[in-house]
Amino acid sequence: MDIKLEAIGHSYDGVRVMRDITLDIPDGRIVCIVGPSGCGKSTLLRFIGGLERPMEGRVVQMGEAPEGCLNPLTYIFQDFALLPWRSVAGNISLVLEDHGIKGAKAKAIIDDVLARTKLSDFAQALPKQLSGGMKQRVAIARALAVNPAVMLMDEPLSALDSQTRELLMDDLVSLWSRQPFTAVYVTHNLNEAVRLGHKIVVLSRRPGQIREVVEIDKPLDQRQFGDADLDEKQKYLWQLMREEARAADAELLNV
Ligand SMILES: Nc1ncnc2c1ncn2[C@@H]1O[C@H](COP(=O)(O)OP(=O)(O)OP(=O)(O)O)[C@@H](O)[C@H]1O
Repeated sequence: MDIKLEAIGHSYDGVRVMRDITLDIPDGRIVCIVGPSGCGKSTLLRFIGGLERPMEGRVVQMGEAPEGCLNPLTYIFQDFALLPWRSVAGNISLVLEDHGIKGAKAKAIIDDVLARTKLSDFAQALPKQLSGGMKQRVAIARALAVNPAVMLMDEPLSALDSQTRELLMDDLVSLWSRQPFTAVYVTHNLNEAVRLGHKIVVLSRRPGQIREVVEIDKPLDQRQFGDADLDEKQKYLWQLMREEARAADAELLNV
């Protein structure tokens, strides 16, 4: 399923926070959204997920959700949002129970997503027994269990230390390479954007507008830590963002 954003604009309490956002999110691609604090990244994700409606423009879903899709637009949050009293498998089964899927069918789905996220040996562990990186892998497995058309990822790695972040990026790349998924991935981290994004959307400071869309053709599984061409892209993105970030920072201090 493709998603199209058509001329999205929004204000909160008379303050314009977003203006004229038009964007294609193609099936099977990861679209990263970067931009300074307060430019509207999370708000845009809520519009795409249908949690909130924009005042102007519209979000259009084009085409069918994949077969077996239980929840077309599925979120993955920074804080994992796992139930502490449920095991890894129990956290995943919860989203299936919501759709009346139990027994052998649920087990087959849980086994599959645990294998895809390399968590098969931890099915019975409780969240408190897991590292931050593993908790986020559980959250990713839970999202995959509903076979979403689009994963909406709001700073999914930002609560993790830098080594764990590297490992999770590798995991996301191998997950995508084996079975491409569609994602909108909000991040402050330009390194994540150049490692994971097919398309990187740079928003300006508030009111958020698209400043530039940077495409990266290099296949995800050929993007390595420290690649010179990715470093160049990252520098370019930072040049685009620097002035915006500085101005946004000053604005927030003056509030
Ligand atoms: N429910 C709300 N009511 C009023 N203002 C809001 C609401 N949600 C967001 N805003 C404002 O809209 C603007 C965009 O917020 P948003 O959280 O989407 O930005 P962001 O780019 O995700 O920020 P950050 O990078 O700091 O997470 C901000 O000025 C924020 O204060």
